[in-house]
Amino acid sequence: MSGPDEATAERSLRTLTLSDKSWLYKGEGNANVVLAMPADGTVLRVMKDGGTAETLRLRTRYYDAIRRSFLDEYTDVPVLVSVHEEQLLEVDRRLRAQGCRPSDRLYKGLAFTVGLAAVCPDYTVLMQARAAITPVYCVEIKPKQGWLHVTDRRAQARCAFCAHQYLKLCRGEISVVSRYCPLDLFSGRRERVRRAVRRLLHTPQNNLKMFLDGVPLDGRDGGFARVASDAFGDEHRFAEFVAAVLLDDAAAGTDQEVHAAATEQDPATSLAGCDFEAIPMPRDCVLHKILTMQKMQTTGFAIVYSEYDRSPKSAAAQFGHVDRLVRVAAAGGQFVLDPLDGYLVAATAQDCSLFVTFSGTRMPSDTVQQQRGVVRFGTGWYAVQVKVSDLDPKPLSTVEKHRKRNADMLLACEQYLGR
Ligand SMILES: O=P(O)(O)O[C@@H]1[C@@H](OP(=O)(O)O)[C@H](OP(=O)(O)O)[C@H](O)[C@H](OP(=O)(O)O)[C@H]1OP(=O)(O)O
Ligand SMILES: Nc1ncnc2c1ncn2[C@@H]1O[C@H](COP(=O)(O)OP(=O)(O)OP(=O)(O)O)[C@@H](O)[C@H]1O
Repeated sequence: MSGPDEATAERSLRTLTLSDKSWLYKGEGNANVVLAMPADGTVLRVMKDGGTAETLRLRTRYYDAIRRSFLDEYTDVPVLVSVHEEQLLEVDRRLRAQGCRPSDRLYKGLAFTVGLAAVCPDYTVLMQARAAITPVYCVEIKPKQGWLHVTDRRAQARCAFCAHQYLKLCRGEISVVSRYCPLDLFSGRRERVRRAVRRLLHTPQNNLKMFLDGVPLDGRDGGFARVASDAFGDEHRFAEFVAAVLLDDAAAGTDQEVHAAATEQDPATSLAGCDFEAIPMPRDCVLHKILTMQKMQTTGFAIVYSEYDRSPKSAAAQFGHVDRLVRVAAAGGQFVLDPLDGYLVAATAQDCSLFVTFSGTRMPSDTVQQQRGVVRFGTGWYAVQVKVSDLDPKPLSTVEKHRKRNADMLLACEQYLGR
């Protein structure tokens, strides 16, 4: 619902004139195309076909509630700007002419008639750019679902991501199964987090991207292990560094740990399925915050689906959870959502991206050393930034989509694994 305050705010929106700026294609997903505006250190997130002004207003309210309730300084609420239709039409035309968009995404164009877009900081560069004394590397991870509700575990030995790999294989969407498992990334165990990062480097699919000084690198041919070596000497050190940052682990990077990481063997994937064991993570680390949001799902899928079955499915009901979340978030404190709302909030956290951006920096003075954002690793000092993006609300219809996807995943697992 857009109220009078929103309408007033929208009349006073800043108008962004893209023809005055130098912009570059940064990337895209299913719902948005993202342009970098390097001179401002920001990106412009433009909706694709199907997006409406109401979608963007909803997203902004939701984003704000998610930030307050779960992610704090790990994310920034995008700022709406007005962009003239002809300018977006011109961007669409130039992107197609440049041939930079992936061919399998071209069937959707920009929603140019909406005349609105969202500006956010460019997370692939350091916001405190003066700290950088070496090139700035960024690794973007789409971690996916890091746990499974205990009642859903009975149905399968694999987590949602690993089971989904077999469905993607069946459908020809991937040619090899990734050895990455989100349960490793969210396990709280440093060696499993390192392993998850290394496996992502080798089979990135759409779960890992890398950037150098804000420019996307190409990992289609052989993954990003070579880039990781360029950034950190070797991929093991790189994985140890990223794991330490994700776990907010100040004790990492000692000679002993770096040596342990460098000599560690990658065990074969277990045929028995995923490793569901996990230990608690530090409360302030980004992985703990994302997992807390994923755990807003408080029941197994069968209960979520039966609630869905009984609920109204009108257009107005699709995003009803957004304003309900906004209300509880405004009240502050801890809260539990009903099974459907909790599931939809969790679905957002299962589809977000996290960015670890870093560069070498000078040894800080004593006072600066206390600040977050500068870490010691091995013999070097690094300026580091961790951010989370793509926190859009999911419509109620996601439940039906997931019911179908889960059933197809089980069939695909049976076909490939015989169970
Ligand atoms: O269902 P999943 O797990 O495949 O996730 C979808 C993502 O696929 P992935 O498996 O990560 O390649 C999918 O990503 P891609 O388009 O494959 O890059 C979208 O993020 C989709 O969200 P939405 O429909 O645009 O809101 C995601 O759908 P939702 O589950 O978030 O609705
Ligand atoms: N704030 C940001 N800073 C830098 N790059 C960004 C930012 N936001 C998005 N990107 C880049 O643009 C890509 C697409 O953005 P985004 O994930 O928001 O699209 P989407 O259509 O919502 O994706 P999905 O298919 O997961 O729903 C990201 O993978 C990332 O590489």
